Formats: sequence, C-alpha cells, structure tokens
Amino acid sequence: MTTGLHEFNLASRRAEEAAARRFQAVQWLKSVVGQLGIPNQPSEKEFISCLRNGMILCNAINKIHPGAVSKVVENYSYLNGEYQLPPAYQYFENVRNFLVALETLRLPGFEASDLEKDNLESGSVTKVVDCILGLKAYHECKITSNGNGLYKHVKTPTFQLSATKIQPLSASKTSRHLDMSTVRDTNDCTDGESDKLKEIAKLFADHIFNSKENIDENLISLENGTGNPRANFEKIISRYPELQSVFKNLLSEGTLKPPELKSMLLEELPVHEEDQSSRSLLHKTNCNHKRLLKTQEKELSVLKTLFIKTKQDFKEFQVHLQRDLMELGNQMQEMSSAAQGYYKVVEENRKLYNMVQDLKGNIRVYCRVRPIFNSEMNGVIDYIGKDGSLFVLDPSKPYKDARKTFQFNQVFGPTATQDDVFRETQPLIRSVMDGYNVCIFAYGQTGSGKTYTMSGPPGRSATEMGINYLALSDLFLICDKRKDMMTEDDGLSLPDATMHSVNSTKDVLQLMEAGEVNRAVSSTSMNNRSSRSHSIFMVHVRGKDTSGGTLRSCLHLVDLAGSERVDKSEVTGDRLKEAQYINKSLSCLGDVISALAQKNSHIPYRNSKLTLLLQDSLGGQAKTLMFAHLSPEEDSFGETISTLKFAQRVSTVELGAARAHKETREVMHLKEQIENLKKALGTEENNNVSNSGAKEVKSPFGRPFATTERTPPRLRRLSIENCSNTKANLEDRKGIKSPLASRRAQRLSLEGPKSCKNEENCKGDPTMEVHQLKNPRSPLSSYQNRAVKVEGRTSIPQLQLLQTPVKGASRNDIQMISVDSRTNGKGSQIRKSLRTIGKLINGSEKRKENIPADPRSPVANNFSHIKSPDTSNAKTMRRQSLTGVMPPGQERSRRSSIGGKPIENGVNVTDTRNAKTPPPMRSASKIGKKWA
Ligand SMILES: Nc1ncnc2c1ncn2[C@@H]1O[C@H](COP(=O)(O)OP(=O)(O)OP(=O)(O)O)[C@@H](O)[C@H]1O
Repeated sequence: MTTGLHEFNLASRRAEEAAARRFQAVQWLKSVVGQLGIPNQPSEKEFISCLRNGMILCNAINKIHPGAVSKVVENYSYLNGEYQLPPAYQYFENVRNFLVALETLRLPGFEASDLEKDNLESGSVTKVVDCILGLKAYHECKITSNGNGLYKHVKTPTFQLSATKIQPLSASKTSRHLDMSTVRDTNDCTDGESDKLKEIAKLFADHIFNSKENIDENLISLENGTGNPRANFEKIISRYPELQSVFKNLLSEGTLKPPELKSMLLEELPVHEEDQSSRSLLHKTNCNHKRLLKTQEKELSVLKTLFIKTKQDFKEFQVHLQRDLMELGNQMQEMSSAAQGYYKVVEENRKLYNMVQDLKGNIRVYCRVRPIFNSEMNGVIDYIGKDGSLFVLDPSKPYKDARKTFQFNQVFGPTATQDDVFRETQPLIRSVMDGYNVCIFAYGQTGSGKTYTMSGPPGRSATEMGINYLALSDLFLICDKRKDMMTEDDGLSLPDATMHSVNSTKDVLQLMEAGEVNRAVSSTSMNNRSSRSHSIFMVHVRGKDTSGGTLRSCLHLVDLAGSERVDKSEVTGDRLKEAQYINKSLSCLGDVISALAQKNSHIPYRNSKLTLLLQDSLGGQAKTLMFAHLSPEEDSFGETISTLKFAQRVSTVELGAARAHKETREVMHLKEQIENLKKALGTEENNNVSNSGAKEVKSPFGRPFATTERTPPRLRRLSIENCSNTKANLEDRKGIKSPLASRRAQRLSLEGPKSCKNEENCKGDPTMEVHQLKNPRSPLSSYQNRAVKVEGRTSIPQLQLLQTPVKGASRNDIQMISVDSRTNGKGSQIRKSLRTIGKLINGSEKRKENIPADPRSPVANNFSHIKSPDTSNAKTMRRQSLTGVMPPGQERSRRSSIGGKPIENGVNVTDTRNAKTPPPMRSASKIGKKWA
C-alpha cells in the first residue's frame, strides 16, 4: 500500500514536473518566436501538435543561431498566383532541417517520429521538451557570455534526480549525454579524470541540494576554507568506492582544489537552479494547490456550516410551517365554530328577543311569504334573514333606492314547510297548557296564504296540516301525558256558535271540517277559494295541577278574511259588500292596533265585532301572535308594503306581560264561594221577579235561564270546606243587590249549557246554606274573627253574606275582610273582590239613580234598548242588568255575525238583527279576569 502510494506520488510528481518543464519550454518559445496559438500550460498533445510542422522549431533555432535552417517551409506558399497549403512532406523537411541544425550546434535532439501523436505515450514529449530547454539553455548561455560563453547541455534535472536516486551511477552515466567539448577545451584533465571529477561535483551538488543545504554557504566555505567541504566530499565519495580512489588521487595530486571544485559546482548549479525553479514552480503549484485546498476546505467548512445552518433553518422553518399550519387549522376551526356560534347566537338572540317581547307583552309577529305561482312574474322579496329581517324591493325604483327593510320576530320564506312554521309556534301554543290565553291570527291580503297557514290547503295531506290541526293534536298529546287536562266548555260568547267537548284530535278535525263547511268561500280573480269571512276557532282548556289548583286558558286561532282591492278582485254584488265589510272590519282592527301602539287611553274595540272578539287577545294579558302573509309578486307590491307596515305597527304594541290563569285550591274555594254568593243573589232576584209576576226567566238568547233551588231569602249562609259552624253568627239579611252577581249571571246565560251544569252543581251542593247577616254594620267582622289557619293556609270557616249596609256604614269595616297576610296574593285578591262585592252591594242602592248612561258601555249599550218589565223602574232594571235575568218576553235571537260588520256606539247600525247581539265578550271576560 505504501509502495503503491509512493508510486502514485512519484507519478504525479513526474507529471507535475513534466508540465512545469513544458510550461518553461512554451514560455521560451513564445519569447523567441511570438504567439504559438496554444495555452501557456498546454497538454502534451497540444504541445506536440503545435510543433509538428517544424516551423516554430526552425524559426526558434534561426533566432538563436541565424541561418541554422536555411529554408523554412511556411504555412502557405504562393504558388501560381495563389496561396496554397504546403504538402505534409515539406513540413517533415522543416523537422529534419531543425534536427540537423541541432546536431550542428551539438545540442540534444529527438527523433522526427517523436512529433507524431501516436508516440505520445512513449515519453516522446519529454525528449522534445528536453531539446527545447537545451536550446533555451544554449540561448541563455549565449546571451550571458555575449556569444562567447561555453555551453554544456545537461539533461533535465528531473531525470537526473530520479536517475541518481533510482539508478546506480553507472547507469546514469550511460543515460546522460553531456557535451563536454567546451570543458575539454579549457580543462587539462584527461577525459576520464574530468568525467570523474564532474561526477563527483555533481554528486556533491546533489547532496547539497537534497540535504537542503545552503549552496552559497557551502560554496563560500569551499572557497574560504571555512567549514568542512572536504569532509563533505569525503562523506559523499565514501558511498561510491570506485570514486574514492579518484577523489583521493585528485586531492593528493592537488588537482582538485577548492576553486576548481567551486567552478565545477557552478557548472552543476544551473542544472540545480533549473531544478530549483522547477521545484519552486512545483512547490508553488503545490502551495497553490494547498492554498486552493485550504481555501476549498475553508469554503467547504463554510459551506458545511452554511449547510448545517440551512438545515437547521429548514428544520426551524418546517417547525414554523407546521406550527403555522396548525395555527391556521385551529383558526379555521375557531372560525367555523365561531360561524356556527354566530348562527347559534343569532338564534339565541332571536329567542331572547322574543322573550323580551313576551315580557314586555309585545305582540309577536311572524311573516310568511308564499311561493310565486306565476313563474313569469318577478318577486319583490330581496332577502330573508335568519334574524327576522326582511328586505323587499320596490319594482318601480332603481335597485339602490328600491330596498325597504323590515324586522319581525321571524320570517318564513316560500320554501318553509308547515312543520317549520308550527315548530316556531309550538311553544306559544303549549303555554296554553300553562294557563296562558293565546291568540294566533293570520293577516294578509287575499290569496297570500292565511288559510294555508292556519288550516292547510284544501284536500290537505298529513304534512300540509295547518296550525289549527297541529296545535290541537299537540295539546291532546300534552293532555295525554298530563292526564289531568280536560277541555272545558266555557266562556263562549258568540250567538250561533256552539261549544263541544272534544277528547281527541279526531273530534277536533271533525269540528273543524264542520266549521269550514259553514265558512263562506267563493272564487275571486285573486283567489279561487277566497274566504269571505273571518274564522275563529277557540279552544278552552281547564286543568288541575298536582297541588289541586286549577288553570284555565283559552286558545284563539283566527284566520281573518283577506284584505282586497275590490278593483283587483273584481267582485260585484254580494261579494263586493262582503269585501267592503271585510275591509272595514280589518280597518277597525288597524285602528285598534294604532291606538294600542300609541298607548291611547281609549281603544276602539267596539267599532267592529272582530275587534270586540279579539279584545281579550289584543288588550288582555294574553300571548298574541300575528302571522303577516305576503304575496311576493310584483303586482302585489302595494298590498305587501301595507301588510308589512301594518305588521310592523302590530309588533310595537305592548300588551303587558302575559299572565297565567292559575288558581290555588284556596283561591278556587274562595271563587266558588263568590260564585255561590252570586248565584244565591241571582236566585233571590229571580224569586223577586217571579213573585212580581214573571213566569219564565230567560237568558238573553231566549233560552230558559238556569235556575237554582230557591233558598229562603232571609236566612242564607254559605258553608265552606265542610266547616259547620254554629248558627249563632248567622244574621238576617235583606235582599242583596249585587251588580257583579248580575253580570256573572249574565255571562253564565251566554255560556248556555255550562251555566246549567254549574247551576246543577250548585243545586246539589249539600253544604250550601244561606243566612242573613244580623249585624249590618259589621258584616264581616264575625267572619273574620272566625278565620282559622289550617295547615298553613287560611281556612275560612264560614262566610256570611252581607246585608246591604245601612247608610253611613263604614267602608273600613268592609276592608277588614283581609284575613291573613300570609295567604297568597291571589287569595287576597279574591278577598278584595269580596270587598268589592260588598261595596257594590252597599253602593248599588245609593248609586242606582245617578249612574249616567255610558253610551259605550257594552252592558248599557246592549241593554239600553231592551225593554224591561218596568223601564221606568231603574232599580229593577239595574238588578236585571246585574243578574243577567231578562224579563219575560225579552228573548234574543242568536246569529253568528262575526263577519266584520262595524258597530257604532255598540250597536250595529247596518244590521238591525245585531241589536240582539248579546253583550260583548268583554263584559264577561272582564268579570272573569277580575275574579281570576
Ligand atoms: N306557503 C304556501 N305554499 C304553497 N302554497 C301556498 C302557500 N300559501 C298559500 N298557498 C296557496 O295559495 C293559494 C291561496 O292561499 P289561501 O287561500 O290560503 O290564501 P288566503 O290568504 O287565505 O286568501 P283569502 O284571504 O282570499 O282567503 C292557495 O291555493 C294555497 O294553497
């Protein structure tokens, strides 16, 4: 391995040296003949190619030794008037002439075939380079000696060096071609001695050179006798036994003297100098290489560092990128969850907004846009927001000015299904089961889809059922779950309307269908099946909770007849009249809404039967929902805008927070007491009337009024909660005149079947006793004194009916009815009511003659025209009005007339039959509410 490496080193060193020598040769040739047309450091091939035609060589030798080659064949010869390339053999002439000239100058030459490129590998180039460098040395020698110097050619130092090292001296001897001619001329030595001497000098020079000694110092020491040159010589010579004798002889003969030795060494010196320069060149090249290597190493290390840094940067970048990607992903997720959250919040906001609206008592307004049926028609709906916003476009204006914005609790687009609509309505409907009165009414122009929403289309499928059906089946569902909720027939105040008990959705469907059959429907140019009347569907609900309390509520489902422009609907005759009535009643509804929105003290409910009927829902503590229906077609834009404006106005109406109609057991008992008292009072009045000649008591509708068993008028006592008490406290009482009892009776008379039922219940109540109070001045004190507490609740052992107080009776006495501050609010309210009854009873006598007739009072209005048996007798009249008992012969016909015919001052002037319309629902409901 070491040998191989050594050989490799040697070969590369040789190659480097050969290159350096070629460089020298080229440089010299260039300095002599000018540009050669090859690089400064040519390859062997380039070098030989350049010299092959012999021209450069001939010119060079001619420069050194003019005329050495008499005729040089040039590149182009002028022949027959034109330049021609000379044939190849003429070039060969050049080479041959050059070699001859060399021989003449006794300079080493080469074979002509060495210039052939095929011989490059056999070391031919070295011979040519040697030749040129010999020529150079000859030239330099000639210059330095001004043409008189001796020149002795020495073979290339590389060869010599390697030869000295590798080959024995004998071998080197043969290989060298030393021209000693000049030496021979100047030297007395024999050829053999001279050769030996030169050999010794050469060895000495090699030694100095190889041992890296300072040549100059060695020479000085040789010259001056300082140092020990002789010892050096001897040392060198000792290695060559054949030379030792010669050397000794020379020294002993005195032939070899230091100056001679010096000159001999000087002869050798050029060779060494030459060698030195080539070495220095080599060294330089090596140094350059090393420097280059070092620089490259440095650069490599820099690159390495850079690479490592870049790698690190890349890794960091990768980490950053991954982190960024993760962050981006997280942000995306956050954004998507934020978007989802946004929609949730919008939904939540809407619910909260609805809740606030409910708390404020605002009428809830939903808007529903039906699909466009005429595909050629443009729509006016621009945008429907999930938050209840609605943008419509005015087709007569350019887009930027056309937009009108409205805000409602919810807007349903044309694609909304019945189920979607019901889902948003369901909570409201369910609150009926919690004791709230609920009213849902559908409003909108004709053909906008009111009936579709409330009932569904004709021949509807299960999925097309409207709110009426879905609401009822939902209520029954809840009923089934709670088991204790039963519909109740109560509170009907419409003539010709009938009350039916229903136990299932099927019952309701049958009833509704019957109602629909009765409803007037006809075809107009706006709607094939236009409803020509309002449809009101009322559901009364009564239930008991686990604590024994009851709740009552009412659900009104109203499908109004559509407003229409008669010119558009093209109706005539009766249809036209209907349309006018419909529009009038709707405009009355608008007036009521306006008055409510402006919080006017007077609300014109009585201007139409429709508003009277909806009075509880629009003015009471009910939850009210309006569906504003829109026809999206361009040609309905005017109606659409007026519907939207109306709906917007409705949404500003504050009715006050809805209240549940729940009653605790105690309140129920108190109410029962009051009912009984009122009935007892009514009975007494009946007796009075019958005693005075009336044969039959009839309700305002002409039905026989429910009668209760007569009780002795002067001995009345009501026993509550099975508390039997002593009769000591029972006091005589004169006839009691209770306007409330009278009103209640009046309401009961409107309720028809229920009244009878209640009366029967009362009749069969074994605990009912009526006593007259003895102490008129303090009618309740004894009752109050006997109030006891049972299980935390106040139990009223006995309530005695009040005797009409005598003049000057203290009001404070009546107010003392407040029994126990711990009783609940409703209880105390009831007691207040009891006080009020007392007051009414007390005050009735006093006020009866002085009450100014209120032209608007429903009671007064409805009864002002009724002829009582003795119209001049105000007392009797008042009693009648309070008890609701009509004098015989004052029967009233019943007729369903909620078709919207306006009432003026409580009397329908357009329809004389309406004069018989029973007292409006308000009177009854107000009483009901008072007691609630
Ligand atoms: N949301 C809807 N989807 C599909 N069809 C609808 C929708 N709303 C209404 N319609 C259809 O439009 C037509 C008119 O509807 P509808 O009779 O309910 O209007 P209306 O407001 O009650 O009219 P009118 O006041 O004249 O009684 C009907 O054929 C109905 O089926």
